[in-house]
Amino acid sequence: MTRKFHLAFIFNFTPDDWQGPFGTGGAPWDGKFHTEVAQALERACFDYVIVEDKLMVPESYGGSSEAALRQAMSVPKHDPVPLAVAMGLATSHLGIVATLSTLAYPPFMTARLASTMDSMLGGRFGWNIVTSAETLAAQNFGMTELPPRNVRYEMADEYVDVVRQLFASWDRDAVVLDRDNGIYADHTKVRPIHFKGKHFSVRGPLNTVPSPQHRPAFIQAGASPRGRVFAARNADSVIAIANGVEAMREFRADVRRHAEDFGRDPDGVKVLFCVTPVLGETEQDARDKQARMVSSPQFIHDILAQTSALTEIDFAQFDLDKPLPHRLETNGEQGSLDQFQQWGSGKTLRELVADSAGGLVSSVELVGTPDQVAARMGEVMEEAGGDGFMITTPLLRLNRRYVAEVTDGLVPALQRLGLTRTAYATGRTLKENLREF
Ligand SMILES: Cc1cc2nc3c(=O)[nH]c(=O)nc-3n(C[C@H](O)[C@H](O)[C@H](O)COP(=O)(O)O)c2cc1C
Repeated sequence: MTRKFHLAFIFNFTPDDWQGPFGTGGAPWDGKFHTEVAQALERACFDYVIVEDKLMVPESYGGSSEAALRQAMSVPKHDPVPLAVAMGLATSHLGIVATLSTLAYPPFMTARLASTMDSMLGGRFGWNIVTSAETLAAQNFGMTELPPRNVRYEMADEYVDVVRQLFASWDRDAVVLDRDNGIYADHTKVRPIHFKGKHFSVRGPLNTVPSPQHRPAFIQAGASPRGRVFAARNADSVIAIANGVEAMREFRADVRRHAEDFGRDPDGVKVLFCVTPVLGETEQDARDKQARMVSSPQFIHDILAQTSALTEIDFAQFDLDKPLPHRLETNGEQGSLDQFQQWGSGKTLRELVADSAGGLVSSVELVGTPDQVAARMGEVMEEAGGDGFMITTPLLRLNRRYVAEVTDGLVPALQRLGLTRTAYATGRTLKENLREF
C-alpha cells in the first residue's frame, strides 16, 4: 500500500510577489491575503502553515539596508501572531504555526501565548522554535553580540524545559466548572514550577487554562549538528533543507537516531523537507518558467541579498562569475549557507544561484506538470524514508497563481496517487494530524 506523507507550507508576513505579473500589490497588511492562502491550504488538506519570522532589518548585503528595503526582501515583516489568529479563526482543521524566538520572548510569555492560541484554535497551534541567528536581532534585545550557536541552543533547551513545565503546571483536568459547588478550577491541580536554571528563573504556574493539546505542537528547523539534536529532543516536526535525496535520507535518519537516544518514538518527529515546485502545463512550459526565473538579474540579486541576510556575510563583495574564494562560515544559518555554497564544486556564484534554483530552500528539484512533480515527490519520499514536504517559493514570495498551482494542481495529483490526505478526520489536533500516518 502507498504510504501517505505530510504537507506543510511556509511563508512570512511580508509583501507578496509585489513586482510580479500576478502579484497582489505589495501591501498585505490587513492579513486578508495570507488568510485566503491558509484557506486554500486547508482545502488541500495540508497539516500546517508556518509563519516565518525575523526581528531585524538586514544590513549585510553591500553593508547597508538598501537591498533589503528597496526590494522588500525579508522586510517589512509584520508580527506573525496576529496573522496566526486571523488565519486560525478563518479555518477549522489546518495547523497554524507561528515563530517565536527564544532570544526575544521570555519563556512565560511564549507559554502563555501558545496556550491561549491553542485554546482559541481548538488544538491547532504550533510554536516554531527559533534561537535567532543574527547579531542585528540580538542587538534589539539588549545584547551586543549574538551568542555562539552552542550557547543559543543550550539556552533554548532550558527555555523549552521551562515552557513544558509551565504547560504541565495545570493538570489536564484542573478546570472542573462545577456550578453546583461553585468551583471553576481545582487549585490542587495547579502548581508553581519554581524553575531555577542557568539562564531562566520562573516561578509559575501558568495563568491560562490547559489548552486542547495541553502542550501545543513544537516545530523547529535546526540544520547544524547541534540544531538537529535540539530538534530531536523537542520537536514534533522538523523543517529541513538537504542537498538531494541521499542527504535527505541521512538527515532524517540522524534526527530519528537522536530522538531514540532521548527515549522518544522517532515516528513522533516528522521531518518535512523544503521544496519549491515549479509547475507548468507541460514539462517544457515548467522548464522555461524555471529558466526565466533563475537567469533574471533581479532573482540573482535577491537570492544573494537573502543569503546575506541569513548568514550576515556580504555576498555583494564576490564576483558573480568566479567560484567563492574560500569556504564561508557563519555563526548564523550555517546549514543554509552550506546548502548554497556547495563547497568544492568549483561552481561560480552565478551557477550556485542558478543551480540551487529554489534559493536556500529547495531540497530536490521539482519541475514539471502537476502529475510529473507528484510522481517525483512520491519517489523522493520513498527513497528518503518518509514524513513529507514543506512547500514554499525561492524567496518566500507568494502570489495567488502559485498557491492555486499547488493547491489545485499539484495536491489533487498527489491525492490521485494516494500520497497525501484527502480529508481531515474531525476534531483532530495538529499533533494528532502529524501522528495520523
Ligand atoms: C525553512 C526554514 C525556516 C526557518 N524559519 C526561521 C524563522 O522563522 N526564524 C528564524 O529566526 N530562523 C528560521 N530558520 C532558521 C533555523 O531556525 C536555524 O537557525 C537554521 O536552520 C540554522 O540551523 P542551525 O541553527 O542548526 O545552525 C529557518 C530555517 C529554515 C530551513
